[in-house]
Amino acid sequence: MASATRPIQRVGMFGGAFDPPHTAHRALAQAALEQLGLDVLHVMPTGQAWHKARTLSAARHRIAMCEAAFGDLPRVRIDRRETGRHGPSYTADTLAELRAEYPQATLYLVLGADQLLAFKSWVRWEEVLSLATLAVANRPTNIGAQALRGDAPLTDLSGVDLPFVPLCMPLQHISATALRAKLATEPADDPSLDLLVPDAVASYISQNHLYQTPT
Ligand SMILES: Nc1ncnc2c1ncn2[C@@H]1O[C@H](COP(=O)(O)OP(=O)(O)OP(=O)(O)O)[C@@H](O)[C@H]1O
Ligand SMILES: O=C(O)c1ccc[n+]([C@@H]2O[C@H](COP(=O)([O-])O)[C@@H](O)[C@H]2O)c1
Repeated sequence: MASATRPIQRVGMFGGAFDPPHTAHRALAQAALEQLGLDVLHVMPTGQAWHKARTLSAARHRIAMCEAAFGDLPRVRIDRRETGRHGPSYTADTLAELRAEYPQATLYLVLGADQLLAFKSWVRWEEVLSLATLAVANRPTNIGAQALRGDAPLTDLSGVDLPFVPLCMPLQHISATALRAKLATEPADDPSLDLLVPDAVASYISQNHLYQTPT
């Protein structure tokens, strides 16, 4: 007798530049899968990040590094749609597509605290809120180049007047910006990077000679 397949009820989207993906991204994906009870998590490398000043590394590298960073996690799909879309990547567009694909599911948008603080600068943020529940992990206040210092407190989310569900994970003193700066002076297989970048991502960076100049 054929067994009945449970319908997909809980769908997550986790977007990012992932330039490169690091261990905090992986911890956040795992926290979302477990704590939200997701049936599927779409990991979504950004196509054109209108809100970032720098040009991102080629999409093919960021997709390959996402496969390396998240590919072994159950129920994760590396979703290329934003990298194949013309023009800027707007989360509102992507969530509208996911809503059409999963008309009955609850959608969750997974993000870190820095992006929650910036949320009202997003294009059509009210539409984003109507499409998905925000699921937010805390992040230390020293993001960007300072992130590896490891002595910063939690981001204060007490004044945020947006609905969100918190995700619990240990504070992760990591940013891709700080990693790129480190990789410009140290090889990707340097032991000091062990806890910061998944091994398979470090190998990919080495083999493809990425991040050898500061960006
Ligand atoms: N250390 C961290 N703790 C919690 N969330 C994080 C952390 N690093 C990144 N995130 C979240 O992951 C998502 C994707 O982040 P992104 O790819 O921009 O990484 P980043 O480290 O912030 O990169 P960059 O330094 O290049 O801006 C965002 O929602 C961001 O808030
Ligand atoms: O849609 C927007 O206007 C928008 C503005 C800022 C960020 N985002 C999305 O938020 C996710 C995390 O952004 P970032 O900058 O931390 O990589 C990623 O999927 C971005 O496309 C989306």
